[in-house]
Amino acid sequence: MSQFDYDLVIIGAGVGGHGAALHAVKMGLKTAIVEAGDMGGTCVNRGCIPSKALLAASGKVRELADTSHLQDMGVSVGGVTFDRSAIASHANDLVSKIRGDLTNSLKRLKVDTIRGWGKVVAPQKVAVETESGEKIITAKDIMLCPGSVPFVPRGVEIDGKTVYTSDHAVRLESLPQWIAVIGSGYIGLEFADVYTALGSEITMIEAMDKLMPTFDPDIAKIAEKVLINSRDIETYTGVFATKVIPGTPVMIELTDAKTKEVVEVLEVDACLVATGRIPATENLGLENLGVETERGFIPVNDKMQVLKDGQVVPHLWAVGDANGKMMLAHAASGQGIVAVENMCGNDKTIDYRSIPAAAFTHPEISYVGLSEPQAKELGKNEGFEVGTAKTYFKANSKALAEKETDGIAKVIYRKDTGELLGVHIIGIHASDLIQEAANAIASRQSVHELAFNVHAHPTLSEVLDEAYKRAG
Ligand SMILES: Cc1cc2nc3c(=O)[nH]c(=O)nc-3n(C[C@H](O)[C@H](O)[C@H](O)COP(=O)(O)OP(=O)(O)OC[C@H]3O[C@@H](n4cnc5c(N)ncnc54)[C@H](O)[C@@H]3O)c2cc1C
Ligand SMILES: NC(=O)c1ccc[n+]([C@@H]2O[C@H](COP(=O)([O-])OP(=O)(O)OC[C@H]3O[C@@H](n4cnc5c(N)ncnc54)[C@H](O)[C@@H]3O)[C@@H](O)[C@H]2O)c1
Repeated sequence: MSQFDYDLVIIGAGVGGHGAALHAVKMGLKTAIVEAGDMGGTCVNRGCIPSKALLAASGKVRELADTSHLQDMGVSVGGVTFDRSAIASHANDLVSKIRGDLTNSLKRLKVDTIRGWGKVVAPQKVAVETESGEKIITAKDIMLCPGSVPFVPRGVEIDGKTVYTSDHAVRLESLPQWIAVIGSGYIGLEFADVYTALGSEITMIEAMDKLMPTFDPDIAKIAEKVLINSRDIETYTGVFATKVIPGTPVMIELTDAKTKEVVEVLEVDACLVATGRIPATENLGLENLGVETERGFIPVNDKMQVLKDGQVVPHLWAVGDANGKMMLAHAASGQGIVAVENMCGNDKTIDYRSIPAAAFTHPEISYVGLSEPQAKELGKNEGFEVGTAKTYFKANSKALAEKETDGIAKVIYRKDTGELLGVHIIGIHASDLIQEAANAIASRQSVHELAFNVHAHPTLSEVLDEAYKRAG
């Protein structure tokens, strides 16, 4: 008999906690998961899933409304209409289905689900505030997966109707004519794609000098042309939204990022605040173990062990958005698996370099590994030169057949060894195309070897094949 109630207790049933629970069961661990809100967390209820349903439906509208594109292929349609509330139902129904599937998968695997707020009260001890009172659970290991919530800058007032975050936007409860989107990151870009497809005009406000500041510069340049300039989107860069007041109209005060002077006041119908996310690490009981967060994030090493003053806190792990390493769903579940492996005595670390990311715009953007500036910085420190090769969707037979020729693939590699360091794609199906590059980076392959892999013809994957051959 174990001295503990469980081998593992997980706090938070988002994708991080869920991925960890499935792997823990596979490894033979008696597991419980604690959830205070919706099973499935952000990704399933307010993130990846509903946003991708909205992008899928609005993407169809965009495609069918582009009559000249269809006519170029000899196809004509008799006009396209859509029903906003039916599109919203499509997203809600998908959320319910996937939340149900996730909940059932835990039941099937005999993971105990405990509903309520979980807190670490002592080493290897968790207290859960349940509807029927406090429940104390002991476990050999505790994994913290509390996730994140939208960051709302000071001066921005959310009413959930005219000024809102992605938590409200995924429900598509209205479709105002003129929407300001604050932030040109993933959420800003994806929602601008949905809104413009459904006929809204957008004003995009970005604090940095350039739009999409985190993307590789070549990709950001094309994305700006294809996803922003060719659509009903006006942009402001280098300005902060310093005050946003809900109402009819919504008032937005813009302040120059350098001079700190108010430069303009906008009046719009609605405002989506997409200015990043912050960790949900308050009231988790971290102070009971002396763990200090860093800007709210839980410090961890690459085995996902929680750190206190740089030292490992025994039997305490943290995965997902709350550790701030890579705020993506698959990174969260990947980290969960790594943590479980380590608690079972297997020495595993996470390889962030090979984890891909994608924005599901039309066309899509994806990347894995380093951007060109990051690769050059690494090359400067480690003494190697960086090579790049680019190929164009307009030279790809499949893209030409589809008449979807906007986009490039860019490959970044070490000139001395040929090691693939990063791949960036903008173009049709970029989110699927990136996986072969992610696998290549995971095994640190060289463009010289990759150039010999045979790709099916005619496929979009030849965009990468061609890039490897140019580099190799
Ligand atoms: C609009 C949007 C679109 C996105 N699209 C994508 C995408 O396409 N692809 C992608 O990879 N990522 C996407 N993301 C990011 C993705 O949703 C997150 O990276 C992912 O959800 C993180 O998972 P997590 O398990 O760390 O946390 P979460 O999913 O946030 O789950 C944490 C869970 O813990 C619970 N919890 C917190 N504290 C406690 C406590 N003390 N006790 C009990 N329960 C607690 C919460 O209720 C929550 O259910 C998107 C995010 C947003 C907002
Ligand atoms: N497809 C996906 O994988 C996907 C989709 C959506 C969200 N996500 C995840 O969700 C997280 C949050 O996304 P996000 O788009 O909110 O954040 P983000 O960090 O990607 O982008 C936020 C942008 O807002 C700007 N900004 C911040 N404050 C501002 C202000 N006051 N005025 C003007 N601009 C301001 C920032 O400079 C930045 O460019 C990301 O970490 C992302 O990984 C992923």
